[in-house]
Order: sequence, then C-alpha cells, then structure tokens
Amino acid sequence: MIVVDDLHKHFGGFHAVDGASLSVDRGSITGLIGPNGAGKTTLFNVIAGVLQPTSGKVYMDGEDISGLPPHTLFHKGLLRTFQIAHEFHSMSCRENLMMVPGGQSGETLWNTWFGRKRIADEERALKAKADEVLEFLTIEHLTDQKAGQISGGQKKLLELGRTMMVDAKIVFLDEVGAGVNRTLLNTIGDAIIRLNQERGYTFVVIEHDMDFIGRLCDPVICMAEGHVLAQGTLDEIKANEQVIEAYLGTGLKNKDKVGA
Ligand SMILES: Nc1ncnc2c1ncn2[C@@H]1O[C@H](COP(=O)(O)OP(=O)(O)OP(=O)(O)O)[C@@H](O)[C@H]1O
Repeated sequence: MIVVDDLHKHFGGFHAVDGASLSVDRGSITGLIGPNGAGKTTLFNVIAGVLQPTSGKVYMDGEDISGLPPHTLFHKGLLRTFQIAHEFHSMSCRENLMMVPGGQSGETLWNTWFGRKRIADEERALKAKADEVLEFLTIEHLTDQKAGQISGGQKKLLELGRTMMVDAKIVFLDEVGAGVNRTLLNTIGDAIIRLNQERGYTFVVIEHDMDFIGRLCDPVICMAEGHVLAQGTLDEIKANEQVIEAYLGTGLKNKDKVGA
C-alpha cells in the first residue's frame, strides 16, 4: 500500500533519514521502532507531507505521493495524528471532532447565506458522527468536557478519534503510548485493533513500549541512523544482532527496551 524508496531527509549536513526503504502492507498494523534519534518521526513527517524529502520517493497504491502537502494526502485517506492544538483546548471533545475538515458546506459566505438548511443538516450529521466516534472509543462520558481538561491518554484517544471523522485508509501514529497509563494504553490498543479489523484501517505505529508493539504489530520495522535495519516479527527483531547493537550503541538507557 505504501512503498518508501531510498528516502533521504537532510537538515543541513545532518542526515536524519538516510536512504530508508520499506513497504507497508494494506491491512497491517506495522510497528516502527528504533533508538532515540533513529529518524522515525522525521520519516513519518516526510511520508505525511509535513516535511519535503531531500530525495527519494513515497508511493501510495502505486501513485507517487512524494512531497504532496498534508491536506492533499488527507483527502487520499493518509493521515498522521497530531497533538490537539492549544487553541482547541477550550472546545469540547465533541466539538474537536466536529472541527475535522470533511468538506462541510458551512465554510463559504455563499453557503452561509443561501444554504442554511443544508448546513443545519450537515451539522446534525457531523454531531451524530462525532457521538458515534466517542462511543466507539468508550469516551462518551467526555463528550461535553473541554479537551484541555481531559488526561493525556484520553487526548490520545481523541486524536485517534479525529481520524475516524473522515474515511482514513492509513493512519500514522507517533508514540500513542507516551505518558499514558496502562489501562488507557490498553483502551487505545483495543481501538486500533478494532479500527483495523472492523473498518480496514492500515496503521503504522511508532512506539517505544515493546509490550504495546508486541500486542499490536506485525511486522515490526527497526530503524537506526536514518535507515531500516531489519523487518520481521517482534521476536525476530529482538533476536537480530544488528538491532541489539543499535540499541546498545545508543547508551544503557535504551538497553532494556529491546530483548528484555
Ligand atoms: N528540524 C530539524 N532540524 C535539525 N535536526 C533535526 C530536525 N528534526 C529532527 N532532527 C534530528 O534528526 C534526528 C532524528 O530525529 P527523529 O525525531 O526523527 O528521531 P526519532 O527516531 O523519532 O527519535 P525519538 O524516538 O527520540 O523520537 C535527531 O538527531 C534529531 O535531532
């Protein structure tokens, strides 16, 4: 579904992504792991159009999507989750979901004057959709809570919920588990599995928590120093000499994260 071919992203003389090649199969939940500074987030940002590649190609279903801006990729069903912006903190969870651009008619002056009924109908449908998403994620009790007042883990669920307001095909999740307690992490994992199985979403997940990766992801791709070191099941990755060396090489603080 996604093919990345010899991708490079340089910041001045620094090669954050340095010849990465990989593919993501439709219907998979692919894990992306690697020591700090391996280039995972930069790779995500290039694929999702947030950063322009220095060189190399990204294909989606055979179409060259290299360097396309995020809103174009969004309409093709390729989404990267983002932290909820500070400006959205004073809005309720439902309103945050309703703000996801989905071709609403209310945006032009023409429609504001002449399409009031249509706007009202769309708003009703959007509200129903937002409520359905909140229920799916088991956070319906947060519907009217301000996004700034919910916990970090609940915010992650809401970010995931934003991808459900449109017809996403492939979703890139960057460290959904960071700072999230185990119970909520399980809820997030359940939602990802259900979206994958019931709605056909393909996921690529960056995560340092190996239990989470082990539960969700097959295959797992390990990056180091800007390129792909290995791909396989988590057990294969954990047993890979190069992978172990890459983690050890970054210092003892990462030693426990693979092969534990
Ligand atoms: N805008 C930038 N300008 C300069 N260097 C950058 C920029 N963005 C990232 N880098 C550098 O590129 C390298 C790769 O960073 P990146 O965030 O992609 O790694 P990562 O694998 O996601 O790491 P982590 O697991 O710690 O999040 C790092 O050394 C980082 O400092």
